[in-house]
Amino acid sequence: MPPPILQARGLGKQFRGFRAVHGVDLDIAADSVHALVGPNGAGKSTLFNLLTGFLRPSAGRITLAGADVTGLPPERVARLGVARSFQITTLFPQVSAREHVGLALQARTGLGWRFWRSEGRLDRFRDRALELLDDVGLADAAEVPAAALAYGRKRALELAVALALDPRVLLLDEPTAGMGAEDIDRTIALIRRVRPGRTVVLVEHNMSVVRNLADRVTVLQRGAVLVEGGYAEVRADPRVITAYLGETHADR
Ligand SMILES: Nc1ncnc2c1ncn2[C@@H]1O[C@H](COP(=O)(O)OP(=O)(O)OP(=O)(O)O)[C@@H](O)[C@H]1O
Repeated sequence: MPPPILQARGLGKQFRGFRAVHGVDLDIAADSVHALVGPNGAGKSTLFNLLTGFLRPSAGRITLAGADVTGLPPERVARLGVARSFQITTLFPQVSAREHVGLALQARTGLGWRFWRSEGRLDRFRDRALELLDDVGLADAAEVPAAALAYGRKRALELAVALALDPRVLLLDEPTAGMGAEDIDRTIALIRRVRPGRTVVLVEHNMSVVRNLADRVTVLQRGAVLVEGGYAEVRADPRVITAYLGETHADR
């Protein structure tokens, strides 16, 4: 077995004494698709934020390809090849879909995310940006400002931006949320297509997406790992069934 590309040991995060994530050991194998699932409030987003440097852990260690990255700021983690989809649309609401992708392509060249005086520069990335938008089903929305895109199309734009960064490890936070069946299928196909030579970690509520994509599934509950395994194994585990039923009852 090759060493995991991304590894967590004893990872924890407390918010004013509340243990949002605790004692998490995680091994993300290189070139795999690894899903993080669990009921609402299980700690999936917090774990994502820890893995990408957006939150500093209260305990534990994170290594990337064997190197300790614990506590590094997000831009350093990103430069080491870890990219995540994030709510870009809240950052640049008036910037078009094409410019968003162009900016990400530019960021990869080391020019950063500067977008003042950048129109000329962004032209260099025009063709590649349009290709990526076509990949995620946004060919017709290239010039539309991000704020004007419907929710599911914003998620598609986030995916195009993350792909433009061409990361070794791609973390996707609910990539299909708010999408219709056709766009979900397109997103599954796209993730399959981009995965060779890449590791994908996704938080996903849609179990059919998880079944279609994930080599490995980690189920979180109340901030800790409940079960880990292949999809079928995890799905049939009584502890997982109870965890989800518990949530359903609590929702009523
Ligand atoms: N910044 C914060 N301050 C205080 N508590 C927080 C903070 N962020 C998350 N939490 C709490 O930590 C717990 C885990 O939250 P998290 O968002 O990581 O769960 P999740 O599994 O991503 O949930 P969901 O599926 O609903 O997005 C929740 O109880 C949440 O209220």
